[in-house]
Amino acid sequence: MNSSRKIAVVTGASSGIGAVYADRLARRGYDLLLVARRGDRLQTLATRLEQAYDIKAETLVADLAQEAGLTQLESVLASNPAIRVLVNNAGIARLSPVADAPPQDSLSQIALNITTLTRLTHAVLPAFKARNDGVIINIASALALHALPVSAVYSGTKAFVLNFSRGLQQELANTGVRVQVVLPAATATDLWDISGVPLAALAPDTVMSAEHLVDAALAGFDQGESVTLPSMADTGLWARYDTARAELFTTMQTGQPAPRLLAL
Ligand SMILES: NC(=O)C1=CN([C@@H]2O[C@H](COP(=O)(O)OP(=O)(O)OC[C@H]3O[C@@H](n4cnc5c(N)ncnc54)[C@H](OP(=O)(O)O)[C@@H]3O)[C@@H](O)[C@H]2O)C=CC1
Ligand SMILES: N[C@@H](C=O)C(=O)O
Repeated sequence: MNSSRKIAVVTGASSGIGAVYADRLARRGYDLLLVARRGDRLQTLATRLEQAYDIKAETLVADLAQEAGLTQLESVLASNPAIRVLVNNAGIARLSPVADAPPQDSLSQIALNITTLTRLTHAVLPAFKARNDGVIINIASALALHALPVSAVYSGTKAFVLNFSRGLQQELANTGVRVQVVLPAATATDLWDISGVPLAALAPDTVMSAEHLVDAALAGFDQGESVTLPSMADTGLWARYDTARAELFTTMQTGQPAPRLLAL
Protein backbone atom coordinates (compact mmCIF):
# COMPACT_ATOMS: atom_id res chain seq x y z
CA MET A 1 0.00 0.00 0.00
CA ASN A 2 2.72 2.47 -0.94
CA SER A 3 1.73 5.57 -2.79
CA SER A 4 2.86 8.67 -4.51
CA ARG A 5 0.56 11.45 -3.44
CA LYS A 6 -2.58 9.46 -3.10
CA ILE A 7 -4.95 10.39 -0.32
CA ALA A 8 -5.96 8.18 2.58
CA VAL A 9 -9.07 9.20 4.51
CA VAL A 10 -9.17 8.19 8.17
CA THR A 11 -12.37 8.67 10.13
CA GLY A 12 -12.02 9.06 13.88
CA ALA A 13 -8.42 10.28 13.48
CA SER A 14 -8.46 12.59 16.50
CA SER A 15 -7.44 9.87 18.95
CA GLY A 16 -6.67 6.21 19.53
CA ILE A 17 -6.51 3.77 16.66
CA GLY A 18 -7.43 6.32 14.00
CA ALA A 19 -4.59 8.66 14.98
CA VAL A 20 -2.12 5.79 14.65
CA TYR A 21 -3.52 4.79 11.24
CA ALA A 22 -3.00 8.39 10.16
CA ASP A 23 0.63 8.24 11.29
CA ARG A 24 1.33 4.92 9.61
CA LEU A 25 -0.33 5.86 6.32
CA ALA A 26 1.58 9.15 6.27
CA ARG A 27 4.76 7.16 6.86
CA ARG A 28 3.83 5.13 3.75
CA GLY A 29 3.67 8.35 1.77
CA TYR A 30 -0.05 9.02 1.67
CA ASP A 31 -1.49 12.47 1.87
CA LEU A 32 -4.27 12.47 4.41
CA LEU A 33 -7.77 13.65 5.06
CA LEU A 34 -8.36 13.37 8.80
CA VAL A 35 -11.95 13.40 10.00
CA ALA A 36 -13.50 13.72 13.46
CA ARG A 37 -15.33 16.28 15.62
CA ARG A 38 -12.37 17.61 17.63
CA GLY A 39 -10.74 19.93 15.14
CA ASP A 40 -7.93 21.08 17.45
CA ARG A 41 -6.67 17.53 17.84
CA LEU A 42 -6.96 16.85 14.12
CA GLN A 43 -5.02 20.00 13.31
CA THR A 44 -2.23 19.20 15.80
CA LEU A 45 -1.90 15.72 14.30
CA ALA A 46 -2.02 17.03 10.72
CA THR A 47 0.75 19.55 11.42
CA ARG A 48 2.94 16.93 13.09
CA LEU A 49 2.50 14.43 10.27
CA GLU A 50 3.15 17.00 7.53
CA GLN A 51 6.42 17.91 9.22
CA ALA A 52 7.45 14.36 10.03
CA TYR A 53 6.70 12.75 6.69
CA ASP A 54 6.65 15.57 4.13
CA ILE A 55 3.06 14.84 3.17
CA LYS A 56 -0.07 16.98 2.99
CA ALA A 57 -2.68 16.46 5.68
CA GLU A 58 -6.06 18.14 5.58
CA THR A 59 -8.70 18.01 8.25
CA LEU A 60 -12.46 17.83 8.10
CA VAL A 61 -14.29 18.63 11.30
CA ALA A 62 -17.51 16.68 11.03
CA ASP A 63 -19.94 14.86 13.27
CA LEU A 64 -20.38 11.70 11.25
CA ALA A 65 -23.42 10.68 13.27
CA GLN A 66 -25.26 13.73 11.95
CA GLU A 67 -26.65 14.15 8.47
CA ALA A 68 -24.76 17.37 7.69
CA GLY A 69 -21.32 16.02 8.60
CA LEU A 70 -21.89 12.69 6.90
CA THR A 71 -23.17 14.28 3.69
CA GLN A 72 -20.17 16.59 3.64
CA LEU A 73 -17.71 13.70 3.80
CA GLU A 74 -19.72 11.62 1.33
CA SER A 75 -19.44 14.33 -1.26
CA VAL A 76 -15.68 14.65 -0.75
CA LEU A 77 -15.26 10.89 -1.08
CA ALA A 78 -17.36 10.76 -4.21
CA SER A 79 -15.63 13.65 -5.95
CA ASN A 80 -11.89 13.54 -5.19
CA PRO A 81 -10.14 11.06 -7.51
CA ALA A 82 -6.94 11.16 -5.44
CA ILE A 83 -8.68 9.32 -2.60
CA ARG A 84 -7.48 5.71 -2.72
CA VAL A 85 -7.80 4.51 0.87
CA LEU A 86 -10.71 4.78 3.30
CA VAL A 87 -10.20 3.71 6.89
CA ASN A 88 -13.66 3.36 8.40
CA ASN A 89 -12.46 3.66 11.99
CA ALA A 90 -14.77 6.13 13.77
CA GLY A 91 -16.83 4.22 16.28
CA ILE A 92 -18.24 4.34 19.77
CA ALA A 93 -19.13 1.84 22.46
CA ARG A 94 -21.77 2.30 25.15
CA LEU A 95 -21.32 -0.69 27.39
CA SER A 96 -24.31 -1.37 29.62
CA PRO A 97 -27.35 -3.65 29.72
CA VAL A 98 -29.93 -2.62 27.14
CA ALA A 99 -32.64 -2.54 29.80
CA ASP A 100 -30.67 0.06 31.78
CA ALA A 101 -29.76 2.32 28.86
CA PRO A 102 -31.71 5.02 27.07
CA PRO A 103 -32.60 4.05 23.48
CA GLN A 104 -30.40 6.89 22.28
CA ASP A 105 -27.30 4.98 23.48
CA SER A 106 -28.20 2.13 21.18
CA LEU A 107 -29.16 4.38 18.30
CA SER A 108 -25.96 6.41 18.48
CA GLN A 109 -23.84 3.26 18.25
CA ILE A 110 -25.91 2.00 15.33
CA ALA A 111 -25.68 5.38 13.59
CA LEU A 112 -21.89 5.72 13.73
CA ASN A 113 -20.74 2.10 13.74
CA ILE A 114 -23.18 0.91 11.06
CA THR A 115 -24.89 3.69 9.11
CA THR A 116 -21.87 5.96 8.77
CA LEU A 117 -19.54 3.13 7.76
CA THR A 118 -22.05 1.87 5.22
CA ARG A 119 -22.73 5.28 3.69
CA LEU A 120 -19.05 6.15 3.41
CA THR A 121 -18.43 2.83 1.69
CA HIS A 122 -21.22 3.59 -0.80
CA ALA A 123 -19.63 6.98 -1.38
CA VAL A 124 -16.17 5.68 -2.37
CA LEU A 125 -17.03 2.44 -4.12
CA PRO A 126 -18.18 3.70 -7.53
CA ALA A 127 -14.90 5.57 -8.10
CA PHE A 128 -12.79 2.75 -6.66
CA LYS A 129 -14.53 0.26 -8.94
CA ALA A 130 -14.28 2.50 -11.98
CA ARG A 131 -10.50 2.83 -11.41
CA ASN A 132 -10.24 -0.81 -10.38
CA ASP A 133 -8.12 0.42 -7.48
CA GLY A 134 -8.77 1.30 -3.88
CA VAL A 135 -8.57 0.07 -0.31
CA ILE A 136 -11.24 0.05 2.37
CA ILE A 137 -10.21 -0.88 5.89
CA ASN A 138 -13.15 -1.47 8.22
CA ILE A 139 -12.52 -1.56 11.96
CA ALA A 140 -14.77 -4.15 13.58
CA SER A 141 -13.91 -5.78 16.92
CA ALA A 142 -13.32 -9.12 18.60
CA LEU A 143 -16.84 -8.46 19.87
CA ALA A 144 -18.08 -9.04 16.32
CA LEU A 145 -17.68 -12.71 17.28
CA HIS A 146 -18.89 -12.51 20.85
CA ALA A 147 -21.61 -10.86 22.92
CA LEU A 148 -21.42 -9.87 26.58
CA PRO A 149 -24.29 -8.84 28.86
CA VAL A 150 -23.19 -5.21 28.38
CA SER A 151 -22.41 -5.38 24.68
CA ALA A 152 -25.60 -6.51 22.94
CA VAL A 153 -25.77 -3.44 20.72
CA TYR A 154 -22.03 -2.83 20.34
CA SER A 155 -21.42 -6.49 19.46
CA GLY A 156 -24.33 -6.32 17.02
CA THR A 157 -22.86 -3.29 15.28
CA LYS A 158 -19.46 -4.93 14.95
CA ALA A 159 -20.99 -8.19 13.70
CA PHE A 160 -22.55 -6.03 11.00
CA VAL A 161 -19.14 -4.58 10.12
CA LEU A 162 -17.68 -8.09 9.85
CA ASN A 163 -20.47 -9.50 7.67
CA PHE A 164 -20.76 -6.35 5.58
CA SER A 165 -17.03 -6.50 4.89
CA ARG A 166 -17.03 -10.19 4.07
CA GLY A 167 -19.92 -9.77 1.67
CA LEU A 168 -18.14 -6.86 0.01
CA GLN A 169 -14.97 -8.92 -0.32
CA GLN A 170 -16.90 -11.47 -2.34
CA GLU A 171 -18.65 -8.81 -4.39
CA LEU A 172 -15.28 -7.20 -5.23
CA ALA A 173 -13.29 -10.41 -5.58
CA ASN A 174 -12.57 -9.92 -9.27
CA THR A 175 -11.64 -6.27 -8.98
CA GLY A 176 -8.61 -4.34 -7.83
CA VAL A 177 -10.54 -3.00 -4.84
CA ARG A 178 -9.45 -4.52 -1.51
CA VAL A 179 -11.51 -4.64 1.66
CA GLN A 180 -9.82 -5.62 4.90
CA VAL A 181 -11.80 -6.04 8.11
CA VAL A 182 -9.86 -5.75 11.36
CA LEU A 183 -11.04 -7.30 14.64
CA PRO A 184 -9.10 -5.71 17.49
CA ALA A 185 -9.46 -7.11 20.98
CA ALA A 186 -9.12 -4.69 23.89
CA THR A 187 -6.92 -1.78 22.90
CA ALA A 188 -5.71 1.06 25.12
CA THR A 189 -7.72 4.04 23.91
CA ASP A 190 -10.16 6.63 25.23
CA LEU A 191 -13.05 4.49 23.97
CA TRP A 192 -13.15 2.50 27.20
CA ASP A 193 -13.55 5.35 29.65
CA ILE A 194 -16.20 6.90 27.40
CA SER A 195 -17.98 3.54 27.08
CA GLY A 196 -18.75 3.23 30.78
CA VAL A 197 -16.17 0.49 31.40
CA PRO A 198 -12.94 2.14 32.55
CA LEU A 199 -9.76 0.98 30.86
CA ALA A 200 -8.32 0.58 34.37
CA ALA A 201 -10.87 -2.20 35.02
CA LEU A 202 -9.27 -4.44 32.38
CA ALA A 203 -6.40 -6.78 33.18
CA PRO A 204 -3.42 -4.87 31.77
CA ASP A 205 -1.98 -7.95 30.06
CA THR A 206 -5.15 -8.29 27.96
CA VAL A 207 -4.85 -4.81 26.49
CA MET A 208 -2.84 -4.00 23.37
CA SER A 209 -1.40 -0.59 22.56
CA ALA A 210 -2.97 1.24 19.63
CA GLU A 211 0.47 1.32 17.96
CA HIS A 212 0.88 -2.46 18.14
CA LEU A 213 -2.70 -2.90 16.96
CA VAL A 214 -2.35 -0.77 13.84
CA ASP A 215 1.10 -2.10 12.96
CA ALA A 216 -0.20 -5.66 13.24
CA ALA A 217 -3.31 -4.84 11.21
CA LEU A 218 -1.21 -3.27 8.46
CA ALA A 219 1.16 -6.24 8.52
CA GLY A 220 -1.92 -8.42 7.99
CA PHE A 221 -2.94 -6.18 5.10
CA ASP A 222 0.52 -6.45 3.55
CA GLN A 223 0.35 -10.23 3.88
CA GLY A 224 -2.93 -10.29 1.98
CA GLU A 225 -5.25 -11.01 4.90
CA SER A 226 -8.84 -10.00 4.32
CA VAL A 227 -9.90 -10.63 7.93
CA THR A 228 -7.26 -9.67 10.46
CA LEU A 229 -7.42 -10.58 14.15
CA PRO A 230 -4.32 -8.73 15.29
CA SER A 231 -3.92 -10.49 18.63
CA MET A 232 -4.66 -14.03 17.39
CA ALA A 233 -1.47 -16.10 17.22
CA ASP A 234 -3.01 -19.39 16.04
CA THR A 235 -4.40 -18.75 12.56
CA GLY A 236 -5.68 -22.33 12.51
CA LEU A 237 -8.26 -21.31 15.09
CA TRP A 238 -9.82 -18.82 12.71
CA ALA A 239 -9.63 -21.32 9.85
CA ARG A 240 -11.52 -23.90 11.92
CA TYR A 241 -14.07 -21.33 13.08
CA ASP A 242 -14.69 -20.14 9.55
CA THR A 243 -14.90 -23.65 8.16
CA ALA A 244 -17.43 -24.59 10.86
CA ARG A 245 -19.40 -21.43 10.10
CA ALA A 246 -19.53 -22.24 6.38
CA GLU A 247 -20.47 -25.87 7.08
CA LEU A 248 -23.24 -24.76 9.39
CA PHE A 249 -24.63 -22.50 6.70
CA THR A 250 -24.48 -25.23 4.07
CA THR A 251 -26.07 -27.87 6.26
CA MET A 252 -28.97 -25.53 7.04
CA GLN A 253 -30.10 -25.56 3.39
CA THR A 254 -32.35 -28.64 3.76
CA GLY A 255 -35.76 -27.11 3.33
CA GLN A 256 -36.95 -29.26 6.23
CA PRO A 257 -37.35 -28.76 9.98
CA ALA A 258 -34.60 -30.50 11.89
CA PRO A 259 -35.80 -33.88 13.25
CA ARG A 260 -35.60 -32.72 16.88
CA LEU A 261 -37.99 -29.89 16.06
CA LEU A 262 -40.70 -31.95 14.35
CA ALA A 263 -44.03 -31.55 16.15
CA LEU A 264 -44.79 -34.56 18.34
N1 LIG B 1 -10.35 0.41 21.97
C1 LIG B 1 -10.72 -0.87 21.82
O1 LIG B 1 -10.56 -1.73 22.72
C2 LIG B 1 -11.32 -1.30 20.54
C3 LIG B 1 -11.77 -0.40 19.59
N2 LIG B 1 -12.37 -0.85 18.45
C4 LIG B 1 -12.86 0.09 17.45
O2 LIG B 1 -11.81 0.94 17.06
C5 LIG B 1 -12.36 2.14 16.50
C6 LIG B 1 -11.60 3.33 17.04
O3 LIG B 1 -11.84 3.44 18.42
P1 LIG B 1 -10.71 3.80 19.47
O4 LIG B 1 -9.53 4.34 18.82
O5 LIG B 1 -10.57 2.64 20.36
O6 LIG B 1 -11.48 4.89 20.33
P2 LIG B 1 -11.30 6.46 20.48
O7 LIG B 1 -12.41 6.90 21.36
O8 LIG B 1 -9.91 6.80 20.86
O9 LIG B 1 -11.53 6.99 19.00
C7 LIG B 1 -12.79 7.12 18.43
C8 LIG B 1 -12.66 8.11 17.30
O10 LIG B 1 -13.94 8.24 16.68
C9 LIG B 1 -14.25 9.61 16.61
N3 LIG B 1 -15.68 9.82 16.69
C10 LIG B 1 -16.51 9.45 17.71
N4 LIG B 1 -17.74 9.88 17.46
C11 LIG B 1 -17.70 10.54 16.27
C12 LIG B 1 -18.67 11.21 15.50
N5 LIG B 1 -19.93 11.31 15.89
N6 LIG B 1 -18.28 11.78 14.34
C13 LIG B 1 -16.98 11.71 13.94
N7 LIG B 1 -16.03 11.06 14.62
C14 LIG B 1 -16.38 10.50 15.78
C15 LIG B 1 -13.53 10.26 17.77
O11 LIG B 1 -13.26 11.63 17.50
P3 LIG B 1 -14.06 12.90 18.05
O12 LIG B 1 -14.50 12.58 19.44
O13 LIG B 1 -13.05 13.99 17.96
O14 LIG B 1 -15.19 13.08 17.08
C16 LIG B 1 -12.23 9.48 17.78
O15 LIG B 1 -11.33 10.04 16.86
C17 LIG B 1 -13.84 2.11 16.86
O16 LIG B 1 -14.57 1.72 15.70
C18 LIG B 1 -13.95 1.03 17.93
O17 LIG B 1 -15.20 0.43 17.96
C19 LIG B 1 -12.51 -2.19 18.20
C20 LIG B 1 -12.09 -3.10 19.10
C21 LIG B 1 -11.42 -2.75 20.32
N1 LIG C 1 -14.33 -1.45 22.10
C1 LIG C 1 -14.10 -2.62 22.80
C2 LIG C 1 -15.21 -2.91 23.72
O1 LIG C 1 -16.12 -2.22 23.86
C3 LIG C 1 -13.99 -3.76 21.88
O2 LIG C 1 -14.44 -3.63 20.75
O3 LIG C 1 -13.43 -4.78 22.31
